[in-house]
Amino acid sequence: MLAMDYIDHDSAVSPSPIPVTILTGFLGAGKTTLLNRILNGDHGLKVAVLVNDFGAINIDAELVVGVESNVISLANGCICCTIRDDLVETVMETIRRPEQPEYILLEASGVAEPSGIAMAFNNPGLRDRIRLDCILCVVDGEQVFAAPEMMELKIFQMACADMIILNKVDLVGGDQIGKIKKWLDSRFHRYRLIEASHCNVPLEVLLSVGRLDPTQVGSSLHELERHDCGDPNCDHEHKHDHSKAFSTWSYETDQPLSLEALRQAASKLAANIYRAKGVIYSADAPERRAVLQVVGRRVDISLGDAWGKRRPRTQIVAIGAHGAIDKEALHHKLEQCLSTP
Ligand SMILES: Nc1nc2c(ncn2[C@@H]2O[C@H](COP(=O)(O)OP(=O)(O)OP(=O)(O)O)[C@@H](O)[C@H]2O)c(=O)[nH]1
Repeated sequence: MLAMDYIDHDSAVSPSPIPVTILTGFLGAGKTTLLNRILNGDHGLKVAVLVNDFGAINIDAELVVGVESNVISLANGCICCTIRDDLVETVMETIRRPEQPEYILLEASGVAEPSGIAMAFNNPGLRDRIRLDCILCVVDGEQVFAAPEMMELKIFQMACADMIILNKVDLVGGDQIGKIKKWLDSRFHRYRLIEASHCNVPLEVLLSVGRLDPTQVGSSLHELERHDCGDPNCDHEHKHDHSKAFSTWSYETDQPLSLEALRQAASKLAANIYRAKGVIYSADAPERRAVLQVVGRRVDISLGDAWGKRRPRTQIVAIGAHGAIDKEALHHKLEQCLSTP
């Protein structure tokens, strides 16, 4: 599913290729946080935003704030593999619009490989119309070494990046930051890194960072691809179908939930559920949207804006290792969070 939002700024049709920035990074690293920071920043650009979520419900589209929403839905899937053609088509539609954007921001799902996305932009119909400006990879300073079975994907995301944003430094000490930098030094010959909390990075640093050639992304991965990633089904060009590597599960209800019961349930999720997030209709504050965020073992529930004209409704997605989500057990767990009058 892709979502598109526009910031209302003066429109000016530009004949030059439109710069595209790709936000990548593993599940829960802080991509939507960064997206919101850019969107609400003072840059005066007319920005089109494409959001790809991996689950059946696009929670990220719900969590993009402060801009008028104009949502375009695409098939549920991962833009670097299963719905790459849909991505190309959506970008084409976007740049053909009379209100042409001056900048395109693409938030990839946390399981996507940016090289696959960059290759999509090498499409003959797009090559002259857009310019891949930079790939920003958000890394969760607290969770980077968690889920070691996902390390290959995390490394690929970092390897493609023009800049790494080492995020959530507020949650870790200097020792962990030093350990991460040492680990990066041992893997990458050259990389640009900026430390941040809540992706608080100056806009001038984020926009127009570089000027990437999509064809170069593949070659920058050449060294990495020579290493065996350990996946027996891997063709070593990393053209996985991510729907075969990850499972998603979603839950929806119109009945209000108890936030405390939800917090308890979320804190006991199985270790192979890497990420869960959702908007919650709660009995505690029925007039406002609550937002559930689970990254690894960290659970956060916060109250958001009023439902307004939207129908109060809980929508939750979870993403985990392929075949490892016990869907019935999860459903049962959440049903137990329903508030009883
Ligand atoms: N403490 C702390 N929390 C953060 C920071 N950055 C983001 N978060 C929180 O981490 C959670 C996940 O952030 P998101 O921005 O949704 O992460 P994401 O990468 O978009 O997640 P997916 O799209 O699901 O892959 C949210 O609860 C954020 O508020 C940070 O620097 N410090």
